[in-house]
Amino acid sequence: MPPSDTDTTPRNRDDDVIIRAKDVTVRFGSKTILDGLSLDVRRGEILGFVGASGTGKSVLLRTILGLNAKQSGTIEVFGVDYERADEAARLSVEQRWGVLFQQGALFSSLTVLENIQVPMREYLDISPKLMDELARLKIDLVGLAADAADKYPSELSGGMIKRAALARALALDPDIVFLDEPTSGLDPIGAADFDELIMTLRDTLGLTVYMVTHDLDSLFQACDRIAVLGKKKVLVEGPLQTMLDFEDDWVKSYFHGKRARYVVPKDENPYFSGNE
Ligand SMILES: Nc1ncnc2c1ncn2[C@@H]1O[C@H](COP(=O)(O)OP(=O)(O)OP(=O)(O)O)[C@@H](O)[C@H]1O
Repeated sequence: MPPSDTDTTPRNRDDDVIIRAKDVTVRFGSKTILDGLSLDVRRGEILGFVGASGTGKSVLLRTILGLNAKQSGTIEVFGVDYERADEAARLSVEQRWGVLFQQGALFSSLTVLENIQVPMREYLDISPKLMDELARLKIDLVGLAADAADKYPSELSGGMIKRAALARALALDPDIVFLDEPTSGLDPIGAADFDELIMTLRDTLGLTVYMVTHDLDSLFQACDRIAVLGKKKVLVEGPLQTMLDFEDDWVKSYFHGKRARYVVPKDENPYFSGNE
């Protein structure tokens, strides 16, 4: 679909594409999870990736990160086919992405500062003093108070843990971060604050964000584009309006359903009775 005048996301030129998945098929035994899936992620966008539970969102994320094998298809990240790349090319790709997994975000025996330094120790050859300074900058970047540096995860609230985990994902100044349900477990205000933070990072750092989410507020407020996983492939991708217009039972019930009633414009939501 050609970009419309109201589409403010980057144009789909090849050099704007950070991740290109083509015809990806992933099977576990006889069970096919992804079947010929294709998806582009563009530089500087927040892409929301949705789909019913158990459809393969995490499998795709893990496949992009090289943690799951695929049976066919290609995935290029920064133009590199990670699966086929040599060690040096892989290392350079790994330094350009950051990941915030849904579970096990932080090491409980390390302070926030030490957690953020884990990827630095693995990939950078810099002095402890510089590492401390860089980690404190990340703490500030994600909106945590300076004294969070010496706290352990058990001393932090859920929202602070997400921010600390994001700080760790940003440790190497990546071009893209992968977030697996970043607002799950947060109260609505904490979730909205986190969305704000992501948008600020996109705007100030030019960060690209790939966000697996079930959070309708995030999809409506923070995402530049949305991709829906269904029938083992990307069923539809595009800005919010494309989702609202798309003819498919699951997509319709998701984006126009009762839970969407507060975020979909009233005249586009059948659940508004007119008295609300
Ligand atoms: N390593 C694996 N071996 C076998 N089956 C797997 C493996 N990883 C995932 N699966 C299966 O793949 C399917 C998709 O799982 P996945 O975790 O990607 O779903 P999801 O869309 O992320 O779900 P949710 O929204 O609930 O997190 C599930 O049926 C799951 O059991």
